[in-house]
Amino acid sequence: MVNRSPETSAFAGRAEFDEAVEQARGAAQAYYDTGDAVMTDADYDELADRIAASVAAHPEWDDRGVTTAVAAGASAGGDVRHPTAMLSLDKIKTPEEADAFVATLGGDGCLVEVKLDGLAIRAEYADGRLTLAALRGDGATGEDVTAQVRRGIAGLPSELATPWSGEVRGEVYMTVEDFEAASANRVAAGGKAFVNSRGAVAGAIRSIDRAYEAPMTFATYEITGDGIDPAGTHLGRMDRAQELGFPAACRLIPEVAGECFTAEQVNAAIEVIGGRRAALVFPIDGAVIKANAESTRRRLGLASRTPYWAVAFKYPPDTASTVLRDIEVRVGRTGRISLRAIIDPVVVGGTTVTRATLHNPQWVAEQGLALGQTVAVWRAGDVIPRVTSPIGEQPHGLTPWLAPELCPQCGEAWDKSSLLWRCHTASCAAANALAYWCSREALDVDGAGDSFCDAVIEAGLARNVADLYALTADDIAELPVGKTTAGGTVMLGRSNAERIIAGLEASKQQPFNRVVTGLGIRMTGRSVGRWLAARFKSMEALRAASVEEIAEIDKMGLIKAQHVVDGLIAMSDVIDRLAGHGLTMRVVDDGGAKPLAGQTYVVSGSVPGYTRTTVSERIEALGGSASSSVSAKTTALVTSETTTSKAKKAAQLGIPVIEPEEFARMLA
Ligand SMILES: NC(=O)c1ccc[n+]([C@@H]2O[C@H](COP(=O)([O-])OP(=O)(O)OC[C@H]3O[C@@H](n4cnc5c(N)ncnc54)[C@H](O)[C@@H]3O)[C@@H](O)[C@H]2O)c1
Ligand SMILES: [Zn+2]
Repeated sequence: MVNRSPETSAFAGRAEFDEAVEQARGAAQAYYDTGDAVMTDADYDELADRIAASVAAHPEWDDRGVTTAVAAGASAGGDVRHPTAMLSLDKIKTPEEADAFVATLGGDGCLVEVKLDGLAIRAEYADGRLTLAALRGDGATGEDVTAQVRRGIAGLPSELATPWSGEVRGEVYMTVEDFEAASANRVAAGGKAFVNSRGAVAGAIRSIDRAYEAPMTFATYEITGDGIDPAGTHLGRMDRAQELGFPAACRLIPEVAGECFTAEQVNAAIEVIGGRRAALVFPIDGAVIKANAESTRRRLGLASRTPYWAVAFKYPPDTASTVLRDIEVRVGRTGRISLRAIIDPVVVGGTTVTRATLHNPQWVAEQGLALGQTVAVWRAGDVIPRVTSPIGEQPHGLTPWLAPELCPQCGEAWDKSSLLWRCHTASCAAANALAYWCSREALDVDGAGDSFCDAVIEAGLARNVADLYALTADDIAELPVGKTTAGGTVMLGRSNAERIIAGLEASKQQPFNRVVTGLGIRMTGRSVGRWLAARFKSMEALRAASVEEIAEIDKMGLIKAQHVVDGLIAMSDVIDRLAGHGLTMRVVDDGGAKPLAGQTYVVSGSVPGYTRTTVSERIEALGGSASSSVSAKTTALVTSETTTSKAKKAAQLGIPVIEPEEFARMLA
């Protein structure tokens, strides 16, 4: 890691310089090729500055393009040659440097735009159809990403409304929403969560046969072609771009969309963008100051790596690197797990930070975070600091951190059905109990997600699951269920409200075992719910059962049985009211045939058309039993695996194995 020094100092010796060049090229390769962070941008910029200072002092030293080429160190650009080079931008950090840049314009007008943090792309259109899209690459040639762009990028359509021919250049990036969706989709497809939005764009736009949807957005900053005056102004060209349907980067923040003529105006615009930065829904890493008139641009000209007519103002870094020392696990008000990183003190976003949040246990595991590892900490505006990624390779000998299997507050196992694990015991939280009741494994109430359950408790509209059934759409339509990035309130809305009320109504048809499961009694889950329903057949009989009678159920035992009895007593009022609302309180025998009577199946993995719960329910409805472990009593194991311990045990015991597809046909 680079040591911070107050001034940019040249390297003393050639060996040290060569090593720095190697380090910078290696970091750039990771940054451009895969979007990985080997160091923070601020550390990279400082290293590059020191390399530049060294070359200035020793012109004979070779920096292998670090200060003179676009993306030096990254893999070869690709096979699309750009008609004119796609350049980088010189960086400035202070108002004085902005003054100096404005002075070079000699009174000509300029614009201050957001510097979007994504990937530079150019796209060619012929008669309104996208014919080619390519990344910046090394500036001269770039990678062909036409097919990936055709999968859909907001603002960069495959087909325009008019038969225009020409070329647009700009940035492809992910909004906060794009990023969260892309990351979740990638995890759902069995991949890793993305670390940051620029890395996500790099990963998504380059992968040729991506198995997950990755929404992306485009904004332009250059356009040439039909009806575009190459000798005109930037603002004039952007007007035309917008008419064609391409959003213009210079208009993303309307307050700064006008032309500036003085250094005061430019610095004021830089401040406006800086102030809005934390609340923007798109990622930026600076502001670009650029000449408006083509005549000014031609007069100032281009250097090999950057134009002279534009510069990038970099805001003070909102990301710093530090060492992760510990991770604290807590349970929030709603029963959700929350992770807090204890880090070595580091200055970020203007304050010293010693604690930061972490996404969730799965993310920590995916990133392989270990105590003692260097991590990036991000802090913007008043947002709580957050650990956003590991930095560099994990030092040798560290063991990745794993979240505890049990809730530290009550000792129960987590409900891991969503990314933010929950503790669903009544003692841990009421909102939790509602969310568990509404979850897919229990009553499966359509539309009633975590944010709804939290909000309904917060608003005092419900204290327990029975209260849900007294709600009307009017009661809940205006519930605040979230915040916009700008701090506004998101309401549930009429159609969502109606969907939830309908979902609650439909849940009255769910079988009795789901009701038992949904009560969320300690140490019970979907299996116990099914066992109790199968054994006692009605809530009346279940409530009358003794601890010993319940304990007789195979695998229940006295401790679980005691929890069941205690739980039913504690919830007796809620249960009575649920019965009053019409929830199913007894096993309804459909009178159908029982072809699986006397048979026991172990299902491992997924059966097409069923969840783990519904497949067990179906087996039982046909008279069979569903078990989780293979024994001599097992009729057959349902799996497509051959190497799992269950498969091996079945082979040893000579128990037949059925393919999931075939089993689905048997159940139908
Ligand atoms: N962390 C690392 O290891 C690492 C490694 C290499 C580079 N970097 C970072 O990358 C930077 C250098 O990258 P670069 O040379 O690709 O330049 P850059 O990305 O900083 O700036 C040039 C780019 O800005 C983009 N841009 C966004 N909005 C724009 C607008 N409104 N108008 C014009 N252009 C706009 C364009 O795509 C253009 O290619 C460094 O400052 C450093 O922070 C980091
Ligand atoms: Zn708990």
